[in-house]
Amino acid sequence: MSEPTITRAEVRRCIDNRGPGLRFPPAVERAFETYRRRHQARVTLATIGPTLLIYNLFLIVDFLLLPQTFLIALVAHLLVVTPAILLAGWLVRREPGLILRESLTATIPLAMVAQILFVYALNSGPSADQYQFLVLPVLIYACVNQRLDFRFAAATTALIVAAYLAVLLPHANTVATQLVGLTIMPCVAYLGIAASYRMEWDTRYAFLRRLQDRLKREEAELAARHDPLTGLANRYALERRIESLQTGLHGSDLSVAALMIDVDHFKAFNDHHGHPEGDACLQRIAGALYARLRNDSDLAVRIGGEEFLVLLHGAGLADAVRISERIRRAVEGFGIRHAERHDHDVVTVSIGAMAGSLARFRVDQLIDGADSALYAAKDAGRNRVWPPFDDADANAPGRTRHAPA
Ligand SMILES: Nc1nc2c(ncn2[C@@H]2O[C@H](COP(=O)(O)OP(=O)(O)OP(=O)(O)O)[C@@H](O)[C@H]2O)c(=O)[nH]1
Repeated sequence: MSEPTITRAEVRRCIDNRGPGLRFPPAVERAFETYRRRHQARVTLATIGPTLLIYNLFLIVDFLLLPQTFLIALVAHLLVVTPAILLAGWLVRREPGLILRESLTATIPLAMVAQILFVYALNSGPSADQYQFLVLPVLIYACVNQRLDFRFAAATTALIVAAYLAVLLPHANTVATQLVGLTIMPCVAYLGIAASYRMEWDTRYAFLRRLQDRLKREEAELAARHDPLTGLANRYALERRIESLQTGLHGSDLSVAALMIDVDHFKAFNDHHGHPEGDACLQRIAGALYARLRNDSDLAVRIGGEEFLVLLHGAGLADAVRISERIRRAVEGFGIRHAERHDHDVVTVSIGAMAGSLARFRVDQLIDGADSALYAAKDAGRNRVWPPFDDADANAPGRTRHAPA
């Protein structure tokens, strides 16, 4: 399942408005659940060994207090409850959804309590009345160690208390035992639930803080890699991409195309129409470039000023020229008026293309080639792609071509 998209402002609001309530707004709650699903599986895995060890050490209590039912307790421990705990742990490890996961996790203390009350019900006398107190550590384990969702911790506690009282009250040997049970159990239940609530609140708060830090880091990274005016990648991102292509795919058959794009007579446009109009024009051109990217491997970069670069994976020269031509036509088709031009009355771009396999070229060579081709396009009269489509097509089988000097 993909992680839900959350903004930093949403998280900030959750932190600022944090009251005693536990639940977040739906999108943040889903993100929390995604985090908790993994976390809970880890907690269960980490605690299942010690849990089984401590629980089975309870057999010493059986042996000392209720030797007459020790064999029954042994069978219940080793053949019923232990396998049930292992099964629940194995299922939780598979990271099921909230309800199944929490129910399975809650099964562990519930199975233990069922075993303790079952053995208690088989016995009578003062030793049995001491034995039933084993339910108390199990209750604390359910509320504290298991890190159950608070609602499930509360429900599990209610079930344990109800089962405990249902067995204790008719079965206890003395009124004193009944009264002690009636007093201690609700107190321990309250302490357990309060601890569970506090821990869940803290866990959720820590989650919000971590999420906020992560979103901050991601935003900073995004800002470091993107040009703020057009939203395209910047030079820094380009250098990272060149590095990764050079190290990851160097020598491979992958053909990479570089398109160098420059706005024609942009100084005159700026001078006449003003900088804000110039900015808006650059944004529209950036949009046209972005629209031509086919997947995450392709990259559109604002190199600086009114110059852009597009890197296309798996494209030969014929593809590069075809795509360049589409970009050129799209920009011309915007019909952005350019009052200072004599040759054209709208904004146009010139594009130089170069393509080649990484077995023959380094990426910076392809970019240099596209740059040289751009100069050729400018020299040939602007508002054109270099090499011209026919030339590129003639070279298509080899899918590479050296740019003009
Ligand atoms: N509005 C705006 N203008 C910019 C930005 N960055 C650079 N420019 C302008 O882009 C213009 C580039 O002009 P030149 O490099 O002379 O090129 P040109 O006028 O397009 O001429 P040719 O490329 O030869 O067609 C300059 O006027 C810069 O001020 C920007 O972020 N916004």
